[in-house]
Amino acid sequence: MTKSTQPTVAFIGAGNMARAIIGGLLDNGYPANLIWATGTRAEKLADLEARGLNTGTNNDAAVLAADILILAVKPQIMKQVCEPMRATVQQRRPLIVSVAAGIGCDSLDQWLGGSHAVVRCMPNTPSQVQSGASGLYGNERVSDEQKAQAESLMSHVGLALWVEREELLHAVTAVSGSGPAYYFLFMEAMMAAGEKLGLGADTARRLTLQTALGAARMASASELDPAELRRNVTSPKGTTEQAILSFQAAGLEKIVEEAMQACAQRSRELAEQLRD
Ligand SMILES: NC(=O)C1=CN([C@@H]2O[C@H](COP(=O)(O)OP(=O)(O)OC[C@H]3O[C@@H](n4cnc5c(N)ncnc54)[C@H](OP(=O)(O)O)[C@@H]3O)[C@@H](O)[C@H]2O)C=CC1
Ligand SMILES: O=C(O)[C@@H]1CCC=N1
Repeated sequence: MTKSTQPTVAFIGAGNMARAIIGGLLDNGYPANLIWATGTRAEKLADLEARGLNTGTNNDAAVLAADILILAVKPQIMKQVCEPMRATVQQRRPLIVSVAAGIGCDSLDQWLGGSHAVVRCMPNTPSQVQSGASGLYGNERVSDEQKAQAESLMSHVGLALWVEREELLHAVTAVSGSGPAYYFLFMEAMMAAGEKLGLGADTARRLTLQTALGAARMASASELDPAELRRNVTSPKGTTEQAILSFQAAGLEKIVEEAMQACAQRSRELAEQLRD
């Protein structure tokens, strides 16, 4: 994308997720002056202002500058944030991109006055280091050009894949939206167990993180399935086998499946509770 064709992007809400995407965009060379970010308190936006972004507490001003409007507030307040922006959104008609869990295109469209091109994006926080994974779904008003715009934007911060049905965003949330937290939890547990086995905290931490990075890089680069890569680590009657048997005896696969089902279910509940 050349500079002249890069869209102005306005983030309504500059919390964890917006900041992760903004950080990834800036580090990838996206011009700061083409990014707007709003929040409820100007002082919380000072660091973004210092990096050259346009910041403020006036959502309407951001909307009026936006080619792409990214809605990045909590699902529970999305309606009360959207409705006051209705007139300016109708006037400017940017491409709407919501990163909120659960809330459907129809609700967003209605809250913003109707007949909008709406993309729902389920990103994740590793966008901060350009290693994000986003699932995208667009309503019937999203043109091919707008699809390309949304995909290009999210590709600046990682992988961006479209899903065919909106319902599938619940599954994307369970896999990649919330997924980083599962890996962080696993890292926490490995670091704690490493310490219990006698390693110093720093050594346990560094070995754990490098192992996670190495395994992810290797699985991404390899033509072999993770199952095959696992078998390659697991010597018969060796050490790994004992760990894997212990995980399996504790029902790891079922634990993971139940956790992800619970995550997807919560996403469906949010969609139901917050509809209109
Ligand atoms: N965190 C994650 O890993 C992921 C989050 N998401 C989605 O991203 C969205 C945001 O989540 P997250 O970033 O974690 O939440 P945060 O609470 O960190 O960020 C939300 C931000 O919204 C701002 N805000 C509140 N009211 C307004 C308003 N009226 N106008 C402008 N900004 C406002 C808040 O600003 P202030 O502090 O000034 O009130 C806050 O910084 C959610 O919908 C979530 O479902 C999606 C994928 C992953
Ligand atoms: O926990 C949440 O609700 C958000 C959505 C996906 C990740 N974090």
